[in-house]
Amino acid sequence: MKLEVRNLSKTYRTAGRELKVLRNINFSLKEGEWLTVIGRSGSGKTTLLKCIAGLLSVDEGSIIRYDHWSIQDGKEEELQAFRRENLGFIYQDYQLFDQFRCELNVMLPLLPFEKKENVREKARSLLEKVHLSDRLEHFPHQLSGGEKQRVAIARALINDPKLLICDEPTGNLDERSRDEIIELLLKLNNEGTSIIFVTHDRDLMKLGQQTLQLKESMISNYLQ
Ligand SMILES: Nc1ncnc2c1ncn2[C@@H]1O[C@H](COP(=O)(O)OP(=O)(O)OP(=O)(O)O)[C@@H](O)[C@H]1O
Repeated sequence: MKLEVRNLSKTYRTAGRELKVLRNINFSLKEGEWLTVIGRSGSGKTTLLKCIAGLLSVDEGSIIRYDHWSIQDGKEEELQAFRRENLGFIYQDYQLFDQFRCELNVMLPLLPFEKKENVREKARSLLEKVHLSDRLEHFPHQLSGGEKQRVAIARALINDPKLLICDEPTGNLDERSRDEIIELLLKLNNEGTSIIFVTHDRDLMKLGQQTLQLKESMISNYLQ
């Protein structure tokens, strides 16, 4: 799946203020490529990821196209189906459900849509892939940060995403856990999953075929 982003701009309008966060961002991501996104805190990295996933509206004239489908033209139900079928998300703070065991956390995204036993089987094989077969019954609070992130990766893979969107996935991890996560992501990328990867980590900025640096070009205006 190819992603094309053209003239992507995003302005937040809140409480009588206008904050232009993204200005004319352009890039293309071919199937199986890895794009690393860097930029200072507040430069709009998370905003960019949300726009790409269709979780935020974008300014007029912005184009975000997957193969031949532009997400700005999709209805909400189409967008949800698109995300469910094509995208996976990984966050810095894992975003696991503390009340559920690891296996169930991994199963959750597909549970409403497929047979429970099939989803369980898939969750187990993914937890095996991230080397956590012996943690199926653990709750998130019983895991290390690196282990939590590996559960989160397994969950992000439950729908076989074509694009994995990673928002500082190693930001909370020590060097060893970080390296394990990167190794896992590189393996997925080698197997054909496209990756968009946000990082502050200097050691990781050169990963992938492309690096996009967001500048702090924010213009903040008071609306008339
Ligand atoms: N929903 C919102 N409404 C208004 N302003 C917002 C909203 N979300 C983010 N912002 C502002 O947009 C700017 C960019 O935020 P964003 O979270 O995209 O930055 P970031 O580069 O991901 O930062 P960090 O590296 O700290 O995570 C910030 O100044 C933030 O305050």
